[in-house]
Amino acid sequence: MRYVSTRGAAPVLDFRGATLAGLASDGGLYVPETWPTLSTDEIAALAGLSYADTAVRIMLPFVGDCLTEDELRGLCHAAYGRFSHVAVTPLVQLDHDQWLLELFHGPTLAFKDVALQLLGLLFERFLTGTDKRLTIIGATSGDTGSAAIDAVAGREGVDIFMLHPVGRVSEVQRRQMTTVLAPNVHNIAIEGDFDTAQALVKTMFATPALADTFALSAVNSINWARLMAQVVYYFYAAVRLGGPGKPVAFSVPTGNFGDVFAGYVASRMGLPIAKLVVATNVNDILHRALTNGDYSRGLVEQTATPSMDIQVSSNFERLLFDLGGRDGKAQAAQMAGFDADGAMRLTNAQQQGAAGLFGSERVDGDDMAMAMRWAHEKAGEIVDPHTAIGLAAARRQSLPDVPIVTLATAHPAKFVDAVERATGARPTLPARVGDLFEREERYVTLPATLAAVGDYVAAHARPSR
Ligand SMILES: Cc1ncc(COP(=O)(O)O)c(C=O)c1O
Ligand SMILES: N[C@@H](CCOP(=O)(O)O)C(=O)O
Repeated sequence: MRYVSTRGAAPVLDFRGATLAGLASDGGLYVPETWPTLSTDEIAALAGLSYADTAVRIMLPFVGDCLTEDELRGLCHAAYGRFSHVAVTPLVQLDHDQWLLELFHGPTLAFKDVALQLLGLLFERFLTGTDKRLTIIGATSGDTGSAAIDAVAGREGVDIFMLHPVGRVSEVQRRQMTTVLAPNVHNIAIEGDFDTAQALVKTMFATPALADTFALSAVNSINWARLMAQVVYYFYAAVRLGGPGKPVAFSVPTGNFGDVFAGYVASRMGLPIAKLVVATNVNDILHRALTNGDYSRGLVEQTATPSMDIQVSSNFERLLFDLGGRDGKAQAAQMAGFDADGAMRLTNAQQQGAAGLFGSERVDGDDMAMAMRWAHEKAGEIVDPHTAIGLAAARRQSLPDVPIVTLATAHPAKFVDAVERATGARPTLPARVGDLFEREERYVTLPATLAAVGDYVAAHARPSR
C-alpha cells in the first residue's frame, strides 16, 4: 500500500514511512492511494472474531508488506491486551434502537487509547534495528495527550513534546499528562486554545531548524496510523448489530474530524453505514460546512466538552481531498485560501459527495445535559459530556429500524463536575488510574509562539542519530 499527500507535492511513502513521518512534508496529510475493500462475505466472516483478530483483518491491507500478518497480530494482541474489558470496545443498549459503543476501556479512559496503544508499538517496531530517534510533537485538548504519553513514556528512541491549552482541559486530563515523569516526556501548557497549539505543531514541522535536526513525528490524528486503527471498531460494532446484512448508523462526537473520518473509511471499504452523524458542540464549523458548505472559523468557545473545543478540524482536509477528485494541487489551493482568510467554500462535488453519507447536528450545553439525564434516568447509564453530544444528536435522527450507535468517547469520571451538574451522580475514577491526585506534576507554561515553543523543543529533544 502506498500513501499520497492530500496536497500532492510530498514523496509517496509506504506504511512505515507514513507512520514515522506523521505529517506530509508539503503540509498535507497522508491517505492511502486507494481504498481496500472487503466483500460482503469477508465482512460477515468477522462475526465472532476477537477485537484484536478483527483489527488484523481490517488493518492488514493498509500495512502492506511493512509487517507480516503474524507481526501485526502480535502487536494487536499486545495493544488490546491492556484494555480492561474483554470485548475491548463493548456495545451497550440504551433503548430499542439507541446503542453506545464504549471506547474508554483503555489505560487513559478515552477512545484515543484504541489507536495510540497500537501506535506506540508501531513506533517501537519500526525503530528497532535503526539508529533513528523520533521527536514527537503533539497538540491536545485533553485526551490525545495522556493516551500518547502513556503509549510512549519510557520508550527508547522517542521523545514526546505535548502542547495543551492552559486552563482548558479538565483536572483529570491535565494530571494524566503532567504526572508522568519519565525523562522522555515533556508537557507544555501554552497560552492559547487547542487550534493555536495544533497550528504551532504544524508550523514546527515546516521549520527547517527543527525538521532538519530532529526526526519529527506526530501522534495526533494527522498521523494516518491513528485513523487506520479507529476504522476497526466501526466494523466490530456493525457486525454485532447485524451487519453487513443490516445497515447501522453512527453518531460521532466530533472535533478534529478524525474519529468520524475513520467511519467514512469503513464505509469506503464496503461496510454498509446508513448514516454518519457529525455531532458538534457550539464550536460548530463542521456542522456549518456540512449543512451549507461554509467552512469558516469563529472564535473557540470554552464548553463542558473541552476536547471538542476546536474550530479547525485537521482531518476534514482528508474528506475534501477524497470527495474533490483527489486533486492534490486543487486541495493545496483550497487549504491555502483557508489559511489566508480563515474561511472557504466547499465545492459542489465536495458538498454533494458528503451529503450522501453524512448528517450533522450542533448540540448546545442544555441539550447535552438533557441527553446525560436521559441516559441516566431512562437507561441507567452515566455518559460523559462528549458522549452526550453524540447521544443528543443520535436522538434527533429518524431512521426507522436502523440501530444507531453513539461513540462513547470518554469515561464519565474524566469530567466529573459536568456529569454531576447534569445528573447529580458523581462517577469515580477506575482503580487502574491510581493515586492521580497525589502525584507530583511537571510541566512548563510558555507563550504560544514558535520562538518560545520551538526553542524549548530544540533545547530538550535529542537529535536523530
Ligand atoms: C472525549 C472526546 N470526544 C470526542 C473527540 C473528538 O474526536 P475527533 O477529534 O476525532 O473528532 C475528542 C477529541 O478528539 C475527545 O477527546
Ligand atoms: N480532542 C483531541 C484533540 C486532538 O485530536 P486528535 O484526535 O487529532 O489527536 C484531544 O483530546 O487532544
